[in-house]
Amino acid sequence: MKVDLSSDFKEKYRNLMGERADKLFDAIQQDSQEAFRLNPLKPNFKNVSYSLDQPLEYSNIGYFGEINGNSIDHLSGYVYSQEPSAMYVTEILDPQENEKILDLCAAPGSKTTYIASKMASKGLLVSNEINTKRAKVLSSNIERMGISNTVVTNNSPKDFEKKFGQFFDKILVDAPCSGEGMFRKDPESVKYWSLDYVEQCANRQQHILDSAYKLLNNGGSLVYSTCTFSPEENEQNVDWFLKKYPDMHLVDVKKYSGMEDAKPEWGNDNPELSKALRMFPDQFNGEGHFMCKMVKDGDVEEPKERQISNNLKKDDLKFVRKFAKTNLTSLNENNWLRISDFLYQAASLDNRFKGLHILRNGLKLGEFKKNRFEPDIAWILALKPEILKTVFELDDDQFEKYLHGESIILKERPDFDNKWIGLSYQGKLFSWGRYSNSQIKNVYPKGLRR
Ligand SMILES: C[S@@+](CC[C@H](N)C(=O)[O-])C[C@H]1O[C@@H](n2cnc3c(N)ncnc32)[C@H](O)[C@@H]1O
Repeated sequence: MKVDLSSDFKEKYRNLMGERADKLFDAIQQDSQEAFRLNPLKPNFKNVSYSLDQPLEYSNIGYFGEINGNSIDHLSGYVYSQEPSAMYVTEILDPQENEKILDLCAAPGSKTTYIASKMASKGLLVSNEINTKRAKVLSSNIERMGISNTVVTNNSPKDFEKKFGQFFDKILVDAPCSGEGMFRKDPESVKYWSLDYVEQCANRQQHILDSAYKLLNNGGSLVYSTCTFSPEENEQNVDWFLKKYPDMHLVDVKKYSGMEDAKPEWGNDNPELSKALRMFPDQFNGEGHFMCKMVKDGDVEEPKERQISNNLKKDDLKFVRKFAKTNLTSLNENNWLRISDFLYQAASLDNRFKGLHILRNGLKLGEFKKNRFEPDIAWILALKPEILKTVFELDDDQFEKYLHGESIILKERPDFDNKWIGLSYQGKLFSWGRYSNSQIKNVYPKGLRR
């Protein structure tokens, strides 16, 4: 589909870039570049049906190629579709195990799920999204990828300021922007573009950056990124931020083939801006992006955790242990938290979260029903197969049927009567099944059925 660039857009970039602007406009008319990531949180994570022959230069889990959303690799969280430029944002954030990381604008979750996979389920990741509908998509992507150390919130960045203060070691602001770098991936988005819209976006980004500054611990780092070309939202905002907060400094980020220094001449001639990075699709094999990393002066002060109660009821432990005795080989009882009728293995029991709108706190283990406990899909997607007493491998026909919501009738009666069993296809766990009387009853959530 042809991208219908406006005359204002063309004039603006001809003034800024001279002859190169036409190369950029040509690149915007080409197909967008597809890529995907593997998920090291899964067992045998390289065992996927997609070709790994075209690795990205700057990510050891990123590859060129297109993902089918109905494939088992996608449904079981073994792969995540993400265009190549966006992957580098997480690489420069450089998440480490046991850090406290905040992703302030996280939906639909492509960078957050990458961050979580680098943290290897250790430490705390807070993935926030202001838009409720998008926050739900974020939460389901986190579930699919088997992530257990994330609190998903649906708040404005400002809501965090008083509760947390300087708390986080690393913050990502992947800001809402005018989206010029994504025009060819989403040609409809051109309709929203105007010179005024760019100004509005730049203004909103400054508010988000103000919050991020207040939430960043001394010695911490902040990555700011957009998927747009406009100087107002990129170099000029970073220059504004560095002047407002003199204890913040840009650091150099490594530039791989096709990546370019950002442009000081687009940001009040601040020479530091060349440390930031730009990707233009006429030079780089991916969509348009801007990104930079800034660090805060000062010595790290470790914030003290103030714990909330786990809200467990008298018989909760008994019901879950009973479930575990028949169906699991072991049970991790750490950090349990009851919210309403649901049991979570909490990513955080810190009372700073009180009053925030939390969609998910860590791993949703299941639900307390009358005198029993039923496990949740989130748990199976995060479980290692050896924790299950029974894993049943479906054949092609059974897999299709199960995805449609049908139960599976077995010809032979196996010896795993009356149990919650793990269902796998092509060796990948993707759902619970409830076995009884030679049938595997369908418990695949209705919203996931195909
Ligand atoms: C570029 S997208 C984030 C993409 C995401 N980081 C990813 O990799 O999947 C920006 C997000 O910011 C959210 N947003 C919009 N206005 C916002 C605001 N005032 N404060 C914080 N986030 C906002 C949007 O809803 C959107 O989901």
